[in-house]
Amino acid sequence: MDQLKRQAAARALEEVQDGMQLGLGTGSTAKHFVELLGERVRAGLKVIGVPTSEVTRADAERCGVPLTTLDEIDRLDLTVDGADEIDPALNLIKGGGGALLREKIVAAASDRMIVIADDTKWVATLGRFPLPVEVIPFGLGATRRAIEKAFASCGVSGQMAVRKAKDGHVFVTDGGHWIVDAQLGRIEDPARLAEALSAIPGVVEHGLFIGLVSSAVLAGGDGIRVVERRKPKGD
Ligand SMILES: O=C[C@H](O)[C@H](O)[C@H](O)COP(=O)(O)O
Repeated sequence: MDQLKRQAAARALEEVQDGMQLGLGTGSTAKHFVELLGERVRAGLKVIGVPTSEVTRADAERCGVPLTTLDEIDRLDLTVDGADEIDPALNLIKGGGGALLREKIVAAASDRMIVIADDTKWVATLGRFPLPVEVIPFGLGATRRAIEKAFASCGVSGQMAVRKAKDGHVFVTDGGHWIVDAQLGRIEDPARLAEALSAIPGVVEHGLFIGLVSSAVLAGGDGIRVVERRKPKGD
């Protein structure tokens, strides 16, 4: 599986050109991309990256990839990131690693986003992977009830749990927030659900990435498949 992730990362690296400003994703697949990018940088490629998490920042620094922030620059040419699920419209569930907020800010600031994955991430309908919803700890009870209502209004329901870290304590995101994971099974209308969740005051962000991806690079036993989004981003 790790080999497939690296193959997808290597294919995405072919899209990187000298002088590009890049969004650097988070997770085990994106980590391969950062490592391979580092090899190219050490061989003379000139790029600059914006990391989507503190973990990716550390990886990029270790690999020698020069970094900047979205305060220093306005736009990114390309973001390369992994995903937990990808549907045929190239909508995603992300946030299994807890980096969804910075990932979405970076993706939204990018002219193009390539999602890289092994082909087990490809699904007909999003929702089997628990949907991460990043929340403010204050008033969590009220926020949870509002989330349940939003789910009901979109015809979905399922158990919710505050994410725990490996040490058993509540998982805290890079932004200092908590994550509620919702086991929804099937999300028939992810765009509608995304809108409903975004309207809740205690929700900082959610893991549904709608209309942000330009193309998906999927690595499987039969090789690499590149799926382009039908309409270019922004149209
Ligand atoms: O928060 C984490 C990110 O959204 C990851 O991109 C996602 O969880 C996929 O990670 P991996 O490549 O490790 O499966």
